[in-house]
Amino acid sequence: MKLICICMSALAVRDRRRCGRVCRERRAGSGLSMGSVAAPLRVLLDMDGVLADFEGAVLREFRARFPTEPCVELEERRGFSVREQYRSLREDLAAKVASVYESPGFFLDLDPIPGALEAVQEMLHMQDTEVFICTSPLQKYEHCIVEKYKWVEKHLGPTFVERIILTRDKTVVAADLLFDDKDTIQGAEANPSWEHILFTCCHNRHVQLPAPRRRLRSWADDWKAILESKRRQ
Ligand SMILES: Nc1ncnc2c1ncn2[C@H]1C[C@H](O)[C@@H](COP(=O)(O)O)O1
Ligand SMILES: [Mg+2]
Repeated sequence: MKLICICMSALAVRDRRRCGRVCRERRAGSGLSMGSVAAPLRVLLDMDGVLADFEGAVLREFRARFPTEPCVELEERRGFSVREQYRSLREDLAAKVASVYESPGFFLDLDPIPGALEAVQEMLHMQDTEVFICTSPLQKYEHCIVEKYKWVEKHLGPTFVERIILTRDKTVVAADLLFDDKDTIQGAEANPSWEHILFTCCHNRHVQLPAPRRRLRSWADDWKAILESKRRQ
């Protein structure tokens, strides 16, 4: 019996794409029938570039540590990888900029993105809504992983730590929405269950999104409308 339950819940996660939508249609339409369960809207929030200001800190720390070296202003940032853009300035700058974000204390000291903490708390308390942080650790993970946990505890509280999903592959996580600043998110699952909402960051503001892809320009933008539109789908 226990085995059946485990298999059923695994299937429920795997089939969220089909089942979640059906459940929401029921809720929006004639109401829930006895015994049916409405799937809450599950939202994944990326950390760097969405909740925590990775790019601002890279530039500030790079300047402080290498004051005589050329750097990339935030207005000049293009492409997700800050390391590759510094490499294009000069080969050895790639390692220098990486040394900035691989240093102890870097991730813990990131400033919150304006409005992010307030939006997360508000989202957390919305009815029929599940919020998780879905973030990828650096390959050099020594400081990054523990500091991401500490950052969440410091800024969102100890219970939010339970909501951290740490993965190098976000495509295998089942959800309805993923807010993320990386313009292209790929992995083992070719058709992730979530809709990727591109969160505007200095490196992606020039990216032209093909229809029907959507953006959130900042936390002052209408994130609630995106959640509600997804609920109605
Ligand atoms: N813009 C970036 N350039 C290089 N590395 C980055 C950038 N933004 C985030 N990172 C690092 C920090 C994280 O450990 C991983 C993945 O970040 P995520 O925001 O989960 O995609 O890469
Ligand atoms: Mg990010």
